Order: sequence, then C-alpha cells, then structure tokens
Amino acid sequence: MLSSSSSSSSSSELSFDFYAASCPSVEFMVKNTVRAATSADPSVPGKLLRLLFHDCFVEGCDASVLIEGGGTERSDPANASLGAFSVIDSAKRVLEIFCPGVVSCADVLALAARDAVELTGGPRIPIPMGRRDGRVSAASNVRTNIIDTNFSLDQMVKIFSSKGLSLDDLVILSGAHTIGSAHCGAFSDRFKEDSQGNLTLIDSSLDKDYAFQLTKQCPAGASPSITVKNDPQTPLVFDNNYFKVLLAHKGLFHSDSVLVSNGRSMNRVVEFANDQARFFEGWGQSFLRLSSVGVKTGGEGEVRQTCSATN
Ligand code: HEM
Ligand SMILES: [Ca+2]
Ligand SMILES: [Ca+2]
Repeated sequence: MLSSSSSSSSSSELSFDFYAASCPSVEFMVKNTVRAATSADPSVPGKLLRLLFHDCFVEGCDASVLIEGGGTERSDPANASLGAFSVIDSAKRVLEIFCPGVVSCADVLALAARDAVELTGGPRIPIPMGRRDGRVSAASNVRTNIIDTNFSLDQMVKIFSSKGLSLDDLVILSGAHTIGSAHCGAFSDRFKEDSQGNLTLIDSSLDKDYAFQLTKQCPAGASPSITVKNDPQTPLVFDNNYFKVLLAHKGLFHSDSVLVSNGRSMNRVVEFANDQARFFEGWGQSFLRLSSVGVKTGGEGEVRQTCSATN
C-alpha cells in the first residue's frame, strides 16, 4: 500500500479560478458534453462517477485510469467493467479546439463526475481545478488500491484512510451506488440457487426475498453482460434512497451491507436515510476530498493531448 497514491490530498494547490484566463468556458463545455451523452445513454452518469473513484484511488486523481494499452490500469480485470471513456474523450476533443493544450484530462474527469451527479438530481458541487495528468499507469497498482466487494469494514476504512479519507467519507461516497448498475458476478457469491430453484443464502446480511429476485435477474448461465440496478427503486436519480435500501438489507454488494452491520457506520446510514439534505451536504464535502486525492499540481505530470495516451 506504499504507492505514491497513498499520500494524502493536497487540494490546497488546486484553485477555483485556475482556468479563468486560459479557458473560461471549460465547465460549460464539459457539462454540455456530459449532458448530451447522458440523454443518448442514461448509464453514462454512473459510469463517469465510478471512473473518477477508480482514477483517484490509484496514483491519485491524475487520469491514470484513462490510459490505454497493455499493462495499464485500464487493462486490469478489476477495471474491466469501467465505461464512459468516450465521454471524456469527446469533452477533451472539444476543449482541444477552444483551449488547445490547456485543460488536463484529470480535471475533465473530475468535472464530468461532478456534472454526472448534478444531472441526475444530486447537488451541484463547485470544485477547484489544476490537476495535472500522470505519466504512470500500471495494472499492478489496481488491486492493491481498489476495494473488493468482499472486504470487511476495517479493510475498507484502511484503504480510505490511506487516501486521507475517513469512515464518514466511506459511508457518504458509497451513496454513489444510488445510481448505476452492476454485473451479476459482482454479487452472485452472496447466494446460491440449486437446479430446483431453492435458494441458499450465503451472505446472511442480504434480505432473502431480494436475493430471490436477484436470482431471477441473474439466472445461472445468463450472459455475462447482464446488469442489475444498484438502487432498485430510483436507479437514475441521485438521491438518498441508497441508504433506505441499506436499512432494508438490500444493499447489492457485501461492501454495502457491512455499512449496516456495524454500529460505527450505522448512525450515519440512518441519518442520511432520514434526511436527504444532510446526505447532499456531506456528499459535497466528501466529493471534494475524493476529487483531490493525491493530485499532481504545478510542474508535476503533464497536460495530455489525448486522454487515452501520455504525450
Ligand atoms: C467502498 C467500496 C466500493 C466497492 C466495493 C464498490 C464496488 C462496486 C462494484 C462491484 C460495482 C459494479 C461494477 C460492475 O459490475 O459493473 C460498482 C458500481 C458502481 N460504483 Fe462502486 N464500489 C465502492 C465504492 C464506490 C465509490 C466511492 C463510488 C463513487 C464515489 C462508487 C461508484 C459506483 C458507481 C456510480 C457504480 C455504477 C457503475 C455503472 O453504472 O457502470 N463506488 N461499485
Ligand atoms: Ca489515477
Ligand atoms: Ca437512487
């Protein structure tokens, strides 16, 4: 866990007027691209938000996850289900026309994820700019930094704290699962169905009726491309329903369920389930911290010309 991404955030070096002179319309241009992509494909916001998480936890928020090629983070099986790379590429293409060589891919990704939340009904979060793009992207860094669904609360807290994030940040940021989808393989080890259709719960923290519904959506031998909504009620809306789902023991991943099987995180889950404004307020602060993890600034890194390759 001693990679360079373990260093805590340095958001103090980012600034809110970073592109004020060099690219004043950057936020407008990114948002228009994200909005257009979302109207064409409603799965885009969830993908963008997850993409930022997987970027920031490996080598910091430096767009390392976007680099294509053998042996890169993007090529690691743990990142196989990431998407919306083309949305970042389109936004960058527009920016290269109006402000060539100015806006980093790391800033584009942070803005796009921020917009994804607002466009699905979540809060608008002002975020500072000035992240530089990394030159390092190694598959071997992915699984040491990205949390697996079977982790305990302590294991998750440990990784979060190595990024300068707290248990509260973990609970709040897990609220991202209020939008988006998951492949059956991400939770199928939580239950088993025999050939007669009898269900055995392997993970007792999961509601049995919900597990039964999941077996119907993910039948044995189903196509590996089938996905299930993370939030069964409001999958396209960024709201506090995720926390209500958790209290009903219907968190889709084991890593969601552990947040309610532990007193330390339970209080926060109840608070957010009861009060969406509190969740939104907390989300703003935690998102700011997530999008500042291990950022490279000043003369570090580079501003990529194309987001999928170093210069
Ligand atoms: C804390 C531990 C976490 C674990 C173990 C976890 C795990 C997962 C898994 C397994 C999926 C399904 C991927 C697939 O099968 O396609 C998923 C989806 C997702 N995750 Fe997480 N996640 C965590 C935290 C976060 C955080 C902090 C964020 C963002 C702030 C996030 C945002 C998302 C989103 C938006 C999706 C839906 C992606 C889509 O629709 O394509 N997750 N997560
Ligand atoms: Ca990164
Ligand atoms: Ca929702």
